[in-house]
Amino acid sequence: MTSSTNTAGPAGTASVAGSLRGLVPAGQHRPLGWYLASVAGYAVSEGVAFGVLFPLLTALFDGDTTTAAWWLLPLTAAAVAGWFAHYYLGSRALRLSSVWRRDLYNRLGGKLVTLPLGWFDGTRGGEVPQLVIGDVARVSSTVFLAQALISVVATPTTIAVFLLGFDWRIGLAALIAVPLVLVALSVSRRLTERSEAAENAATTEAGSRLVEFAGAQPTLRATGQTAAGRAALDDALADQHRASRRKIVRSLPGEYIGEIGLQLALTALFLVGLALTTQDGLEPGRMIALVVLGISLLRPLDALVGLGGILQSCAASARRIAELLAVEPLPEPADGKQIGHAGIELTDVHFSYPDGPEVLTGLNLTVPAGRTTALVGASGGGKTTVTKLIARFHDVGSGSVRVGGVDVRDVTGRELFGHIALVFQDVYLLDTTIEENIRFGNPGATEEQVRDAARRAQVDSIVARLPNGWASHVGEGGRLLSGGERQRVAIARALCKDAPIVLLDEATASLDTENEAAVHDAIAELATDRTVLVIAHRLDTIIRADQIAVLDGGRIVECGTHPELVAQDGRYAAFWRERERARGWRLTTGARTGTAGDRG
Ligand SMILES: Nc1ncnc2c1ncn2[C@@H]1O[C@H](COP(=O)(O)OP(=O)(O)OP(=O)(O)O)[C@@H](O)[C@H]1O
Repeated sequence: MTSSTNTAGPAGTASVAGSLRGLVPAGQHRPLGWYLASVAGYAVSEGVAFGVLFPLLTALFDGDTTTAAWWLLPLTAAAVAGWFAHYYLGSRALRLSSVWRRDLYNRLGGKLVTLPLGWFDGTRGGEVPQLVIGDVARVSSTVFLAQALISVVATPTTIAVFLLGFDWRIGLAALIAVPLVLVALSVSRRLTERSEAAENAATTEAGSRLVEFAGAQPTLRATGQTAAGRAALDDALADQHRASRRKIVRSLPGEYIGEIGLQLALTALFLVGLALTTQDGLEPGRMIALVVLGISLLRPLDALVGLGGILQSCAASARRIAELLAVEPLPEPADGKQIGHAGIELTDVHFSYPDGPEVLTGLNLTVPAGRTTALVGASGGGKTTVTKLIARFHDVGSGSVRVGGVDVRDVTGRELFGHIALVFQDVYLLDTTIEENIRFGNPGATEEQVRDAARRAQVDSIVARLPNGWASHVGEGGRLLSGGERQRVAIARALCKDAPIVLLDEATASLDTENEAAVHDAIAELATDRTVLVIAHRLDTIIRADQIAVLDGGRIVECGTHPELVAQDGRYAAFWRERERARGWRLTTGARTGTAGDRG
């Protein structure tokens, strides 16, 4: 949490209010304004009730019980009205906050479907859960926070007006104490927060180490390194223990400074009252009643400082949400062109990720319609980037990507995705049945079509082993299936969609023999009569491709069939010899273990 002193200034408060105001749902400004005005009215009335306390207490000290009883009437009425107002404002706040939360969910949901798909790459996609869970909750809860803030400002202000009216000298003393108490409380909070922040960081670190230690168990046990693996966890736990002790020791002065500041101010107030009583003839009863009012004025300041810090973190959440809502979608033509055929052409494509080096440096590639093109090259060379540019996750820096003879910037997303099926390695399956996951490729598909796609992608054998067959759920992201099985479901989804172009990133994870053969057959099925651009990792897939394109240094440096490229004796031939050597080794191993494979 940011230091509360940041929020103390009017400029800080204005920027916080600005960040939040921009996110108020359309049509809710007026109800919110009314609500805030009602809260302010309620807070002022509470201050007035405190003001009424003065004549009541004075009458009591004077022994005038009849007058005191009369003053008790408005006070009781105010208390009863206060209960109703409290209930009313609480239910208004609940309603406003839930409308706000729903609106933010809708806006974020609407935004997520228009964001360039490239936005979800890398770390920014990981921000979504925090935005949706934490930030939306914080922003919508500012309705309650505003109620608390207005109360701790408006009630003491009203009391101050009464206090000045009753006795300007004590009123002035209380007002002079306000900034001093605020400074003491801010210093106190800053000191406490610093040690709290250090302890939080140490606790988070210890938590991550523990999670890491749990996740690394298979590796640690397989290598007999359990004790060594614990060292980092033990260090983190020791750090956390030290940080906790330090927090206790260091936060004490902070806590005392605030409390002492407040106590000093109250004592000073009392002394001023005492001096006025002894030297200026102020009646003791009046003096005590005035000091009680002074205490009611100064006490809420502690809450004010605390709320400032919370408000700051709400503003940070509001800024994160506003930033996401401000991300521009990739421009789409109002009247998009139609994709003519299933061929793909990339011409002189230059591309770099934001703030990164150039990944593609003038790439030219033609993927003929109805054929399979295998894209090979070193890891990190840009193969996935090529497929993502074809599917327009990002726009090229310069050059062009044409699908079916049309620049992808000149077609609508609907038209483009109507022609393309994606089968990436990090297949994400929805936590529903396999059948529904396949149907996702083509919501209008009949049961017959879904089952046919499943059979062709060898998914029926997965279904056969699941306890509930077709009705089995696959878990969040498909975690109840293996990597190979997930890819088979994704291939079935692509078959069900029946798009003429398939962009496929072959699984690199180790597959068992059955999965390996099944994925292979599924890919072969997918390639029938379709344009397939496959980021190929298996030698089988590479050799069988109609064309192999070798990506190196951000360009296609060789392109041809397997025999042509081997004959060229260039990069591909070297790559091939290397793979053959590896395959020879693996075959030997496989012969021993009975798990021969040809994966690269
Ligand atoms: N979203 C991103 N933001 C920034 N840099 C990225 C992003 N995605 C990829 N890169 C970088 O772009 C380069 C090309 O990555 P790409 O994934 O296209 O390579 P690749 O050939 O498919 O690699 P691999 O075979 O290992 O999957 C790499 O240096 C990578 O770190």
